[in-house]
Amino acid sequence: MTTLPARDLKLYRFESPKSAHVHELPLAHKGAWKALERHFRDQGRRFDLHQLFAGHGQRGEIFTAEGAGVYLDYSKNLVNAETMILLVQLARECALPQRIEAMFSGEKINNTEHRSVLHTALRMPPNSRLEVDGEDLMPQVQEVRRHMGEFAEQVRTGAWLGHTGKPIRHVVNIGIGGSDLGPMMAYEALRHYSQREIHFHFLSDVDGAAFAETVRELPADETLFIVCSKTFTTLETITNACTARDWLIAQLGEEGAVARHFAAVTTNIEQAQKFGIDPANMFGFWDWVGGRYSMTSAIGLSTMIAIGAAQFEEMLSGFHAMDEHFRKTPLENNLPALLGLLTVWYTNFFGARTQAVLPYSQYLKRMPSYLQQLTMESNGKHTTVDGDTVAYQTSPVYWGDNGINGQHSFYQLLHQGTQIVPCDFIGFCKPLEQIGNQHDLLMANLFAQSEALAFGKSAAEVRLENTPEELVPHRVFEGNRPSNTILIDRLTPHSLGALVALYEHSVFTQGVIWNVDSFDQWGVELGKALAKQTASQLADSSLPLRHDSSTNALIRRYRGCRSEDGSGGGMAAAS
Ligand SMILES: O=P(O)(O)OC[C@H]1O[C@H](O)[C@H](O)[C@@H](O)[C@@H]1O
Repeated sequence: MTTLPARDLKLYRFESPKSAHVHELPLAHKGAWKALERHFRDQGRRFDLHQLFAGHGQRGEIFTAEGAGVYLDYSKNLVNAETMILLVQLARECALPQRIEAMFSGEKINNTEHRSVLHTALRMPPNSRLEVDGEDLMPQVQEVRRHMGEFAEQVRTGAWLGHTGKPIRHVVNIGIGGSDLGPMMAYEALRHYSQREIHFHFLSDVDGAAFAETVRELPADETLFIVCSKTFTTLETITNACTARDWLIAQLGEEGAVARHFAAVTTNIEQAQKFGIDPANMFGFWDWVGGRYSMTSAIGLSTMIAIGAAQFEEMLSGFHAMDEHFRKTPLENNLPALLGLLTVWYTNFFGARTQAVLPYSQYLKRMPSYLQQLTMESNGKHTTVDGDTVAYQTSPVYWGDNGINGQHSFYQLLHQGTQIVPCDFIGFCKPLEQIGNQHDLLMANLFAQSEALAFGKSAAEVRLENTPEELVPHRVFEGNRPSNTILIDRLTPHSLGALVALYEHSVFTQGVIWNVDSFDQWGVELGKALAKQTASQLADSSLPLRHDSSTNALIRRYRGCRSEDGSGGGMAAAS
């Protein structure tokens, strides 16, 4: 990163934080924040990528960072050297380095749940130690990993036999949220490396159609269900698991079949045992692993069955490489910190409300859904860790899709719409499938899109193409639309791990700046509680309705429809 002359830095007064736990001052009162406000007002809001590039011949090489096999080009952002210095200074004033250390060393930084946040421990190499409260956590981590490896190997080699003596050909992961999105994304991403004789299915929705469609063609005696639930109380997962158990028993004619066809991954061993899962097929994890940060825990069992223990270890080593980069690299060159700070810059100064993630890889098609939970469940908060209402925007809406498909649908808005949408382009230099020049075509599109967004096409250029005058305004591209490009050698288990950890720590960086607890999710509770109450009212139409007039009318209408088709349980009369 380029440096700002020391004399310019004297214009700003910065405070050093005394504590790693709390913001000493509200965000808006911090020196770097105020400096950023001035900087935005005086320069930032008028930044022009044409001029920024013209003013610095090497910008495309200098505004870059590299680590853990990931190359980040952030030169096509609306920033100059001063912006980056101020953002990094803001991170220091918000105690980011201390907060990073607090997380890695197991301090209870998830303060609303009084928990440590140690998903990084799950990726530590064998033989490492991590003492928290006087206990080395690594032996238990290693033991679960060993058990997973043993089980996965048996299933992969066909040594694990189902109730009728047949090997497993279908694995159904039953889980939702973090117990679904991580394993599903990883399976899709690493399909190239997967055991093709086994087919993987992901069942999350409580809609009966999801279950019916999943099992429609499954041979029960060759199917393994992995029930993934951190709490083992999640309504959707437990409902689907019960339905799957009933289906299996009906298909195979014996309750004893459950032991050979069900495994569980949970922190709630007691509940899983009550459900009837054989303790030998249970894989534990710990309350210091958040659901959306759990794909490297036993929640990754389906991933391990798909790619094998050795490649799973490679994925962990990719995560670990990015963890180490985040922990040890100065913020100026620290990929997750830079990515997170750029999001803060657009969210809080340019007023961006969304952030697009655009992978140019068929294998990464589930990455945007995965990142939606990771980012928005972590930082979609309106209360600071101290319980105050925030006075600034927090997480933008993350969204996205396979980039090349997006070009033929929503990119119109990215190029000519009326709002700023910072984009992350993700691409790989080497293809996994070498078919003609298709990979070059794919990547040419990625490079072309970020260039077009940044530099656009002026009216003069449009006219040079003999465009009829009335069409000129329609064919102008304003440009000046910011993006990052994340370029990686090849999609491998290792690079996938590094990429996911990059986003995990970018989210952490944002949470530290916004001073929110990125590891709780109280915002999902109210809907769950209301649904429970409403479910009883749908099951028993004699129960009185005490909702608002809209909800009451909707429920009455629903009860009416259900009693008409005779399918409603207890739908005798609408109350
Ligand atoms: O793994 P489970 O305990 O079943 O939780 C599954 C998911 O549901 C919850 O409602 C949370 O919003 C998610 O963070 C969690 O990943």
